[in-house]
Amino acid sequence: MKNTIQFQKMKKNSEKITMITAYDYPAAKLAEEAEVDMLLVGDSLGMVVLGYQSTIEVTVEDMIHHGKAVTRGAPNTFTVIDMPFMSYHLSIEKAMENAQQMMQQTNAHALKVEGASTNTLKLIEKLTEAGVPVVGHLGLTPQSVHVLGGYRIQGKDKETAKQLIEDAKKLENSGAFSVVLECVPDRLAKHISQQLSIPTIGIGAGKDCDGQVLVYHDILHYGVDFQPSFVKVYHQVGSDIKSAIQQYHKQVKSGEFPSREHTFVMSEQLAADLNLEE
Ligand SMILES: Nc1nc(=O)c2c([nH]1)NC[C@@H]1CN(c3ccc(C(=O)N[C@@H](CCC(=O)O)C(=O)O)cc3)CN21
Ligand SMILES: CC(C)C(=O)C(=O)O
Ligand SMILES: [Mg+2]
Repeated sequence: MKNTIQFQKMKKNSEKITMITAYDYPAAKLAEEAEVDMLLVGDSLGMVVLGYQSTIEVTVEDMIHHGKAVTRGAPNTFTVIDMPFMSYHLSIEKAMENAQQMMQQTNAHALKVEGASTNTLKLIEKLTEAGVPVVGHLGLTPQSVHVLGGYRIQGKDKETAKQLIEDAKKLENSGAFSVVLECVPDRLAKHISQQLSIPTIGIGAGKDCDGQVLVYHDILHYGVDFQPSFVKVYHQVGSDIKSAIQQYHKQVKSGEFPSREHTFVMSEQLAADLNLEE
């Protein structure tokens, strides 16, 4: 399994870091077999697998439930888990307790938090000091969707771009071992990546980040309602799944399924002993 020091080395050696989200056992297993560098149990799970309207509905319990399944499926892959909406904003004590629960119950290797507020920076310091690796997350931070006014590209003007550069440095200085940059212009992400010694992981942030992350169900077009423009679909599994289910449905209706090969056929002897009709 790779670790935080190796991720740092990968950046130094210009070796790209690959990350994909996973929310359950089979997805984690397949991602591990595909040899991705890092898994993310993203709070996007609320939207992608639980059908919530946004990530705001996601709870610590939801994250733990799915996090456990992921680490069971990928025991040998470095796994990051998102701290959900407001689970790290009530107080530093409550945040640390939630962090402890998420680490101890899921066996994840690192936590991810959104933003760079004073309190979040303090939390990152305390977690790092406690031996918990932390990933930051800047740009489009979905837990603040109602402040941002939608899922929009961030850092499009001078002020917000400068703020993003500053925030990224603050995250690094607070001890974060990596930063996710979501939905920011390519040149801004490139500049931040060059300024930081910790690796940046981009999503909709261009090719010059030190790594890339995408949502599992997005690259597979698996039951997703919308598709951000930065997503590349590598295989359309959604339509494959649908047609398989349609065939099953039709074959049951028509009597084609189950055929003899999918049936426990009774021996002639027992049928005779029981006087069963043909
Ligand atoms: N399936 C899925 N994939 C994701 O990447 C994702 C989620 N869900 N849920 C949580 C957040 C929300 N995310 C989103 C959602 C929408 C856009 C989007 O539609 N963006 C526009 C940009 C619009 C603009 O120009 O400002 C796009 O065209 O990509 C981006 C990120 C990323 N995360
Ligand atoms: C999109 C990634 C970065 C994320 O935070 C999530 O999946 O929740
Ligand atoms: Mg997230």
